Amino acid sequence: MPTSGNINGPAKVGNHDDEDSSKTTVTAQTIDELHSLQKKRSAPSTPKGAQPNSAFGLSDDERTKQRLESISASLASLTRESGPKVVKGDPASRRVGHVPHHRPAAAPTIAVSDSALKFTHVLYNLSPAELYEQAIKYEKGSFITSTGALATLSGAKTGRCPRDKRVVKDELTENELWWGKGSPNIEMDEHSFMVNRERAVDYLNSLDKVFVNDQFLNWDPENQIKVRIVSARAYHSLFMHNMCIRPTPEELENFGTPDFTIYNAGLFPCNRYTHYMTSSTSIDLNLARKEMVILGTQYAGEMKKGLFSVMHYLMPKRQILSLHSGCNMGKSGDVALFFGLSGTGKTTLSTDHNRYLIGDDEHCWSESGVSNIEGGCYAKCIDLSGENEPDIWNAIKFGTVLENVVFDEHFRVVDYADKSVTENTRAAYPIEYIPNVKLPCVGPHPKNVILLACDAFGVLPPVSKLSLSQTMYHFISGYTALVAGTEEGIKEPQATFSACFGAAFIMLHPTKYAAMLAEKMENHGATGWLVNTGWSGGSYGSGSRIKLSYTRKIIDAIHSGSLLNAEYKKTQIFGLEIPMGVEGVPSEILDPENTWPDKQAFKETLLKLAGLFKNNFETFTNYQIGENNNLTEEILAAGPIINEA
Ligand SMILES: Nc1ncnc2c1ncn2[C@@H]1O[C@H](COP(=O)(O)OP(=O)(O)O)[C@@H](O)[C@H]1O
Ligand SMILES: C=C(OP(=O)(O)O)C(=O)O
Ligand SMILES: [Ca+2]
Ligand SMILES: [Mn+2]
Repeated sequence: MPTSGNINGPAKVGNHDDEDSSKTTVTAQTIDELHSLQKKRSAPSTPKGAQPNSAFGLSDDERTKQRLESISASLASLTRESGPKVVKGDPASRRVGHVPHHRPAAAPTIAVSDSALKFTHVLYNLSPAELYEQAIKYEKGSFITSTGALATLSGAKTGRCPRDKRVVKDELTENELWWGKGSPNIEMDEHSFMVNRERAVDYLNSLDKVFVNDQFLNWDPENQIKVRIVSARAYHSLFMHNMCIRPTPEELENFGTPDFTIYNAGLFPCNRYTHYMTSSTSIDLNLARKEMVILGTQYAGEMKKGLFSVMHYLMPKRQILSLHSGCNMGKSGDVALFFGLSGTGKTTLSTDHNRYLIGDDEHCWSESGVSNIEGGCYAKCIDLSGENEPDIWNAIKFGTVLENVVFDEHFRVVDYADKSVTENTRAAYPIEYIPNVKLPCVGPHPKNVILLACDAFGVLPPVSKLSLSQTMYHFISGYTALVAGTEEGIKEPQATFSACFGAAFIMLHPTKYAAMLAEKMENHGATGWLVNTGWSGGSYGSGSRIKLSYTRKIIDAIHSGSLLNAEYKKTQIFGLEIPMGVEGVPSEILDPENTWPDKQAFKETLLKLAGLFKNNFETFTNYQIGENNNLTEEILAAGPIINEA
């Protein structure tokens, strides 16, 4: 420990026992005074030049005033008085940033409700330490774990609620977005949105304090989006602090008006009498207003995935492909994308000690390459171990939000095997907690596109090399076995098809994204791979999950290029090219048929899965993918072929 640490400020504590006693006693006269010495004022956030005011000619006071006005406008009721009176700082602290409660210069002329008379305190872009204190003081179920993470509970909802997502259908979105069968966009009208918005805003304004985060999305500076998150819990604020890109103090000073705002009133339910509401939970997206409202769920993942939906709308408009994928880069600059539904391994496999992490979940692919949308990772932590996943394990430290985990009550050691609260336990940490992160989180065009499927049937090979049309077929199919927990109500793995490996988040028709992916892969010569991170030796229940160490070896061989030049054979029905050998992986598991004791059962299960693929793809047979029909026909032919014989 350095001895220079001097928490008492000017009241120096001596280093030597024989020192004069006047130097070892504090100069403070009272306990309050002593405590007031503990906290130094933060240094000015932006180094100022000779000019006391910035280039824009705003003083600090003016800037603070503008920011409060902007937040007040964000929180304004649209049916009554204008914005609430917002004040900076914690209502519990008399010292920090508490402006005097002066009377308004003129009495408001429009109808004033009691809510207009109270102040809403705004806790603006607090630091992780400040958010820890808020959470521990005021939010039941918040604790510091033995490694310094903030453990917290998300309440009754421990996963996303896709059935409760609503999107405003107006003249514009009616034609632009994907609606109807298979689409995640369940409609609501503008009026019902406003009813929910008002409910959320009123709830937030009824509180003594709200948290406001102003942050960025997308590491590509030309396509960055400014987001504001208004929430009621320190947990939500810290989660978004970790998950979005954190502005520098300088960027924060010049933040201005956000491009998109989330009102997270998740502690408060929606009103079931409101049109379009089918439960007490509602996650509502209004693209015209650039707003999202959350009622009746505190699961923090709704915020990050809600913003992802917004990016799935905004980016394709700029000819940029938004991707539900992890992404990393080798030492030689080779980039790989990892597509897959929840629980298939995007986070686990993109976090690779031998490669640079670009991001674990949400990316953009533009003319200039790939960029991460987020500033953090959101890892599943069920059965997490330091041996299997050292980088994620070590990222669970001070600043990290640990959702719904169980820990020892005295030592606060987390038991990652405990599913008492949920199977979907999670850790949200800033991306720089991973040691070999690529900062800024951007990279060149991908070389490998890896489609991850966690096949609970156990019939897909651990790895196959795909043609472009096969890649597109499997991308549009988006097959996996949904692993328990990330969505409400799923208790055991179950076959799922989710277009573009993220149907819950896409906003346009899947063929739009597919056509863009095909074009980009072709232009940049990327190779497609299908990797089964699921079962082997039988279906879920009789077989077992493919060892993570084997999957890692397979991924290593893809990255190194050695698998591209391996010897291959073609499987029946799915027509997949499977390698004869992969270094470090027992060859007999590469053909799943070998691992099944009952060959007849294997064949039947394979046919069953092929049938499910065919059924699912029927919806897409009427759509053209891309400019010419050749691609569409090739893709249709790239699926499983079931012979009647
Ligand atoms: N062979 C495997 N490949 C990848 N992940 C595996 C494998 N076996 C078990 N797992 C576990 O499956 C989970 C994958 O989850 P995660 O990487 O968070 O998925 P995603 O980011 O796609 O939602 C992790 O808990 C990981 O430890
Ligand atoms: C947060 C999520 O992401 P994933 O499970 O893909 O990591 C989710 O799907 O809710
Ligand atoms: Ca993940
Ligand atoms: Mn994800």
